[in-house]
Amino acid sequence: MSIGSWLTRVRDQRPLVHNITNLVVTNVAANTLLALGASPVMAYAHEEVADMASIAKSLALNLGTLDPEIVVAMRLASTAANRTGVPIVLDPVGAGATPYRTRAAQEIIDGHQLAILRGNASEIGILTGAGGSVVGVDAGQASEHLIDAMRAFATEHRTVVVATGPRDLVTDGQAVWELANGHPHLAAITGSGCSLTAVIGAFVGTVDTCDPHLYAEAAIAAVTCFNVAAERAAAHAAGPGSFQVALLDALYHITPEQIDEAARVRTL
Ligand SMILES: Nc1ncnc2c1ncn2[C@@H]1O[C@H](COP(=O)(O)OP(=O)(O)OP(=O)(O)O)[C@@H](O)[C@H]1O
Ligand SMILES: Cc1ncsc1CCO
Ligand SMILES: [Mg+2]
Repeated sequence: MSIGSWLTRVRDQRPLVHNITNLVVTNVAANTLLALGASPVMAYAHEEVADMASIAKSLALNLGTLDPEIVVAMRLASTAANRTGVPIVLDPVGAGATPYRTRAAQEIIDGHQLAILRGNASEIGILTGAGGSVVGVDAGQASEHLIDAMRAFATEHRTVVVATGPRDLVTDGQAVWELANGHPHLAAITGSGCSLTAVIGAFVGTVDTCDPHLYAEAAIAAVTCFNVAAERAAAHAAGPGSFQVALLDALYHITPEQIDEAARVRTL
């Protein structure tokens, strides 16, 4: 299946993505999913997260503004998602910056079956044991051992690992792909990674068998779709402000053919 045709699947199926995300990006993540053609819901109450995760097509977890209530909400939602076969995408925002965040990410990873772990290269370096540095929630220098560590982690946890940055890496434990689309403006606005995680949730929400290879394909398609849309948005944005708005418009208008034409994906 071509990368672009994954977008057609998303638009046809309009998957419901249950997001437990952070206070900074809630609105932009929801609008990003709508622009793409998916259906967002944000739900946090302990009383309903299990029910919501069970009726969703995917569960997207984001540790950006973590607190103890959210940690419990994520545990309840993840348990329900695993029980009902709903794929989970985890964005370990700021893992490595404080012990609390790192511990919270590790608890989710150890206690549940993830479909996809997506973070910037530093966060992924920390969680896969490759090392790296995290200051606040922004990426520092990526470790040179990152690829090996990602592959080993993906194999051990039967999951797909995505590390983003100027170049993106994706592995299912066997193959490793390098994705080279995107634009520096994405690093100049807050929440591009968080919105991308929600977008990955939409793509993975169209997969109804628990298959790491299909999850990897969905992740590659999601990152490429998002990053090609960003390239198109940047072409007529005056700066980060208008870029953010233009990105929503580009996600709304982009076609599968435009994605396939611009995609820069290679196997390492
Ligand atoms: N310099 C860059 N050039 C091109 N694309 C980039 C660049 N930096 C980041 N991206 C893209 O931006 C998106 C977000 O990646 P990034 O690694 O910045 O996530 P993040 O650090 O989790 O973001 P945030 O925490 O601000 O939400 C990805 O799609 C990535 O490919
Ligand atoms: C700035 C910021 N702080 C916590 S989450 C977040 C959004 C980007 O991850
Ligand atoms: Mg992030």
